[in-house]
Amino acid sequence: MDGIIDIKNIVKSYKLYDKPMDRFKEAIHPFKKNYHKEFVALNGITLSVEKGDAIGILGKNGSGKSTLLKLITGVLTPTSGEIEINGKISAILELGAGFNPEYTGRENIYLNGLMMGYTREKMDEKIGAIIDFADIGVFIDQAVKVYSSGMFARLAFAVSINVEPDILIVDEALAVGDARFQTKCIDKMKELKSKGTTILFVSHASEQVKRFCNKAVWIKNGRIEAEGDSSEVVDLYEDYMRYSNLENSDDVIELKESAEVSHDDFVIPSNPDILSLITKVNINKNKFKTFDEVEVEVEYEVYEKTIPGLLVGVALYTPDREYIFGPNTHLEKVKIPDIRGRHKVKYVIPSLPLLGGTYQLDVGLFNNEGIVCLDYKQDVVSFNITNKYFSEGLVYINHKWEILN
Ligand SMILES: Nc1ncnc2c1ncn2[C@@H]1O[C@H](COP(=O)(O)OP(=O)(O)OP(=O)(O)O)[C@@H](O)[C@H]1O
Repeated sequence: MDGIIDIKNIVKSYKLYDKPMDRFKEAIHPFKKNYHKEFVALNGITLSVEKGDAIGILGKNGSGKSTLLKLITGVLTPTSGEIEINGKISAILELGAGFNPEYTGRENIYLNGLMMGYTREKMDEKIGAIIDFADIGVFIDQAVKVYSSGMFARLAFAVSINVEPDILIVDEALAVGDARFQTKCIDKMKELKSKGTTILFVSHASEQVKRFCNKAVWIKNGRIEAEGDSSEVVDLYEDYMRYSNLENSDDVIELKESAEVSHDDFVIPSNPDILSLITKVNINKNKFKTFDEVEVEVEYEVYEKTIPGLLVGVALYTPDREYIFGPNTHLEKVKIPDIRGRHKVKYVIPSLPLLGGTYQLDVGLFNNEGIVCLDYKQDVVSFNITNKYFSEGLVYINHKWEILN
């Protein structure tokens, strides 16, 4: 183990009691009868954090993010597994945690400093900067029990980031601040990052994670679902969230690499209204990077002697059915085979300009310049794009910058 934080296979389970009395009954039972159910909040997390990393922790409500951070800070102990920390931690876990409600803001600053191992003299040196940063005016000498959540956040941030921690842990605290305070905190966090402080950062604003963190970990149902470059993990996570919102369930649309609707033999359908069918669609892979080559093979069958003006169209959509691009062979004056038999055409995007996300392709067979639809397959294949963070938006548009002054 050589990271600043090394976590090996930790499991954290909570005991759930139906009634408060059950906890007591269990404690005093002479034969140690169980009155609880186990709930596994974290189930085998292994993670190594290097010094200087800024790691975003992503996950739905209840996925286990706070539990993980509390284990790292030592507020909780794991049910099993090992955690090794090689540095001084400063954490903003829950607003108000670590503050004594009866003490004033100023007294709490000293209290926190002492808990971090600083002497009173050292805190005398730091307190001016902390009070300036918190910027809560006369409230600094009021008991913190009268603070608003915004004031708590200001004080907690001010203390945590001004005590030179090796590891700074921020659990959603930024969300309560206004834009100006958030900017100030991010600036300060950037400064700490540039000095080598390791930062663990939970935020529901995944764009914040993308921009601020170099790495990210996505926790799903107590396990690591994805980890790595922050931008790539955020793309995967956002896609998942988009789908789970769309479907209102935990089902994620499966990425489809190929769709086959064919039979081995060429058989003319008994229904004379069927003139032509799409029988197979294949995409070369289903995970891409921006500017990769995409190849889609479309196999189709023609049951008429000939279908004049037959065309194939391929349409690209976002998961919420935003239409991005839909070329067809007729518009591009490509003559495709239109006589009875089985045929195959290939659609190639030499350099895919989309930035990140999951996309779907529809394939259609038409005639009469696209007016009559002979067969249409919606969402016939899907693919996913993830990248290191290099731009924002949906597509990469060629551009340049010029300095004019
Ligand atoms: N003390 C506890 N006793 C029992 N269950 C708990 C306890 N603390 C947390 N849990 C459960 O463990 C799971 C993980 O909780 P945790 O707070 O770590 O999630 P989270 O990802 O931080 O969620 P959020 O985004 O809502 O803060 C949840 O289902 C929660 O109900």
